[in-house]
Amino acid sequence: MATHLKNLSDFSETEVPSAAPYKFGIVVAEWNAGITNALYQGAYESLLEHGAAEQNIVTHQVPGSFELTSGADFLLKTGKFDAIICLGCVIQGETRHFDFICNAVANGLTNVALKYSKPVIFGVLTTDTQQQAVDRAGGKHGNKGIEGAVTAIKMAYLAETLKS
Ligand SMILES: Nc1c(NC[C@H](O)[C@H](O)[C@H](O)CO)[nH]c(=O)[nH]c1=O
Ligand SMILES: CC(=O)[C@@H](O)COP(=O)(O)O
Repeated sequence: MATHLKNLSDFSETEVPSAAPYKFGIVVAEWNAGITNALYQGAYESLLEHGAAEQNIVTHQVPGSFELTSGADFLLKTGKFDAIICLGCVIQGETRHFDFICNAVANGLTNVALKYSKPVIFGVLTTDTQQQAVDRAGGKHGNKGIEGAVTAIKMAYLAETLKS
């Protein structure tokens, strides 16, 4: 369903497991910081609301969305995390740079997730305009940071149930 037809933050609370057992890494891109900070607040607060302990949420910033892949890899290499949430905002400019970043990040995060067999959540807005990003970072279409946190919890729970 297209985002404009669905609030990103709509989900059934009864279907979200407790986040209490898990340790989360959050990697946040500094580019478009007004947007990414709003995504981060949504993700952080949602993890706490679902039972995560503050000491089990570790946050690091990277310069841009392209570096989210390296940030996720650095955190997972420690072996200390059950899921990584990557937050960024890529807004179309005048050139094809947008396309290269978006494709690199999507493919890079997928590869890191498979490399470590750990959930790596793609919480990256890829928009044509600033307004579209605002609408998805706590605006009329919800907050993709909340979506990322809920996804991380669900995937950490799935991984745990399949491991045992
Ligand atoms: N234009 C945006 C960027 N560009 C920077 C890249 O992500 C990267 O940091 C640079 O190419 C050096 O490797 N990053 C965003 O997150 N959002 C943008 O709109
Ligand atoms: C997505 C980008 O890197 C972009 O904001 C850079 O702008 P431009 O394509 O005009 O150089």
